[in-house]
Amino acid sequence: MNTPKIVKTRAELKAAMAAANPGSLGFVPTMGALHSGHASLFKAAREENELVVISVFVNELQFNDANDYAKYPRQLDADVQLAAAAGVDIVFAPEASEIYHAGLPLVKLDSGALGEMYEGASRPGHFDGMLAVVAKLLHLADPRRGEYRAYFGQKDAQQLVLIRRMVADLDYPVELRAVPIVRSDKGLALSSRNALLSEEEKEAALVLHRSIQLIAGRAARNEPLYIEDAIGMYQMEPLVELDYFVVVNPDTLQELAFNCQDTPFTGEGLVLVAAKVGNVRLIDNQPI
Ligand SMILES: Nc1ncnc2c1ncn2[C@@H]1O[C@H](COP(=O)(O)OP(=O)(O)OP(=O)(O)O)[C@@H](O)[C@H]1O
Ligand SMILES: CC(C)(CO)[C@@H](O)C(=O)[O-]
Ligand code: BAL
Repeated sequence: MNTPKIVKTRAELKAAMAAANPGSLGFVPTMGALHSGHASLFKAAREENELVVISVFVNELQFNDANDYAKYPRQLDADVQLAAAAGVDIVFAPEASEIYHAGLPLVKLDSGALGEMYEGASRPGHFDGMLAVVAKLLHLADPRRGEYRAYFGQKDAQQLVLIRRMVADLDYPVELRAVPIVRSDKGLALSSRNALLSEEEKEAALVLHRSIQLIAGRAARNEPLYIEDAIGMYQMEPLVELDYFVVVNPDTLQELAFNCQDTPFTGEGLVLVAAKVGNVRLIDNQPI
């Protein structure tokens, strides 16, 4: 197993990149507390690139809830071990002062109407803060302007759509790769915040996947979706508070008319769900 180089500053990262001088770079930004979902991103990057760089940075700017930020799991030593096993070459683990070296950004990225829907409605400012750090990290990770790919999980579907728009709108010289959701044996989408759930809450959280599966099954059979049946499943789970359950266009995330109608499902869609389990907000989705 290789031992990744851990770099903490921009200068160290730049020097490590210059020393490696790779023909191709795969970059995976994360907030740490790594699990097998992250590992699948690292492995995808490993397969396609000479050098794999990841970042571990809990970006305060994308948290609208101070408690969520304070409680976010942090475990750099374990993260480095997981990164090593997945073949990562460089772990960039900066302090906030290293990222926001000139203070908090005065010039901001605006995630627009898309950033105010779904996750953005429940976490005001989240997507602007997320774009701010992804924009910076994409620059910092690759000072060379060579063959460059960045990897994101399909689990954060709205995030991925916004990053695609930013990369297209601002002409970032990077190819984006989307990696499918990795789940537990029982179907729970892996997430760093799952570590904050009790065993009972983890069982209750399985309703997210179950409810999506109900709708995905109907979609596969071209039946009417009757989304209210999926929403009804949440009433049986006192530990789970549903935020939204919608079927949307996978590219624009606009709600599809199938949501409340008797029409048989045809075409393509994306089921998006978010719910609070205890104090922990979870999201999940599935293309249909
Ligand atoms: N289960 C998963 N399958 C595939 N990709 C994932 C999974 N979990 C996270 N990712 C991806 O890993 C990258 C880093 O995510 P992040 O560090 O926020 O972890 P996370 O598990 O999503 O944590 P949380 O949802 O609690 O913030 C993102 O691109 C995210 O979509
Ligand atoms: C992309 C990201 C690393 C930016 O902080 C974060 O939003 C995440 O982990 O999904
Ligand atoms: N994985 C998305 C990052 C966040 O929840 O802030």
